[in-house]
Amino acid sequence: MASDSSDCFAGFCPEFQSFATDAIHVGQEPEQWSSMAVVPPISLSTTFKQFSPGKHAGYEYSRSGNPTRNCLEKAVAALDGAQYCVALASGLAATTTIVHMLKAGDGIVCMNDVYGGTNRYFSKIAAEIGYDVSFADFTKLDQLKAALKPKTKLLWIETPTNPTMKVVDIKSCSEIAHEYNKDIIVVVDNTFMSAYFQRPLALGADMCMYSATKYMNGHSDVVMGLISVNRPDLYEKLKFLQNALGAVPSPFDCYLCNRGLKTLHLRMKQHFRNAMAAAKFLEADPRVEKVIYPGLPSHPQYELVKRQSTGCPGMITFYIKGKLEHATAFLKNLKLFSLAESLGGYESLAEHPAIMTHASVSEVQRMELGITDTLIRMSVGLEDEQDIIADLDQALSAAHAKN
Ligand SMILES: Cc1ncc(COP(=O)(O)O)c(C=O)c1O
Ligand SMILES: N[C@@H](CC[Se]C[C@H](N)C(=O)O)C(=O)O
Repeated sequence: MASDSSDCFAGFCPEFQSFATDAIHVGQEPEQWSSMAVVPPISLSTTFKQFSPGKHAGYEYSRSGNPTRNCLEKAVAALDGAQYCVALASGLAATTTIVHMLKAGDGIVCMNDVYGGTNRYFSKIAAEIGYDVSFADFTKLDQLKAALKPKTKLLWIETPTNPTMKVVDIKSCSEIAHEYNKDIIVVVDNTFMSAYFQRPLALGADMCMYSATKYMNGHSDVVMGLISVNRPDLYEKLKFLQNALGAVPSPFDCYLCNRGLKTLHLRMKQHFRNAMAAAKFLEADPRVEKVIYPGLPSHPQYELVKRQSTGCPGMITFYIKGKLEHATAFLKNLKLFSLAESLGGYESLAEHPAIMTHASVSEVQRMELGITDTLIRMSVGLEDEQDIIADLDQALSAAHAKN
């Protein structure tokens, strides 16, 4: 029988006003098309006819601007409470586009626990080409203060973090950075929360970015990145780089992501309910060492997450009792959950961060962060709650069968 997860929203910030209406209507106006199409068409043309040289109807070349991409960017901007959005070819393309705003020698301070590919880009590429990259634990504001330097130009926050689900105080970090130097660009990777649960720009950040590959698209069939901003100067730079670097998404992917946004609010609510039920089940289970889920009162930043978010996503991390063989047996025995990288789709996924998504993080750093052999990360999907819990239960039994 389904547990009562109806109160999981109690104590969180209220839902953003008109979120669903904006997701469904902003940027989608039928009047923008001569056909009056209610659903934005997939505009595949790479080029657009001009009235006279340099005079055109708003589009010239599809890398520079595309009608389907434009619909998506407008909708995302509205959902982030932003003026502007740019869509890129992947989350990492969004990251590299942002870093191209800096000059060689500029400083980047990054939260120490971030997605493995972000860590890999900052430590193995950005640092190699001349940026001064450092990592700090932003859950300890003193560590953030100590990490700032006169050359710091970019602060990279991810919250909740991938995979250990640490929650960073966006408002305090933005204030500290901007008081130190108002020119520091504060970026929040909002991939885990999605626009439905968190608005970093309203909390003082300068940029809100996503791997839209995850919840924003929500159907595990698009790789994409998004960046929302309010400052016109930042938008102009990003728009320039979107065209000049050229890491743009295809019109078909823009169409799919735009469609995914229409149900973001419904999906996120159900992800929260299902994850809460799964987290409570795991926390009460003697075969589990520890559960890290920001929606549980046991999470170290539970009060903070309620203060800065409207809810929690389907991401749960837990330590299984035992050793690597127990974690492996659990993952191999899951039936409803697929053993796979990625997250945020309608289907439940589970993975082993140390071997899979965070293999590119050095072993020393992994140990410091708690990314051990028994750490398991789950993206709880939208299946029926009792089936999700039954699958976890049988996989835990299989993992501990010999003991
Ligand atoms: C939190 C987070 N940020 C950024 C990325 C990079 O996104 P993408 O795979 O779309 O390049 C990922 C996953 O890949 C992620 O989990
Ligand atoms: N093998 C990939 C890792 C992809 Se991880 C995808 C996603 N961000 C997640 O956390 O699951 C690589 O880039 O090396």
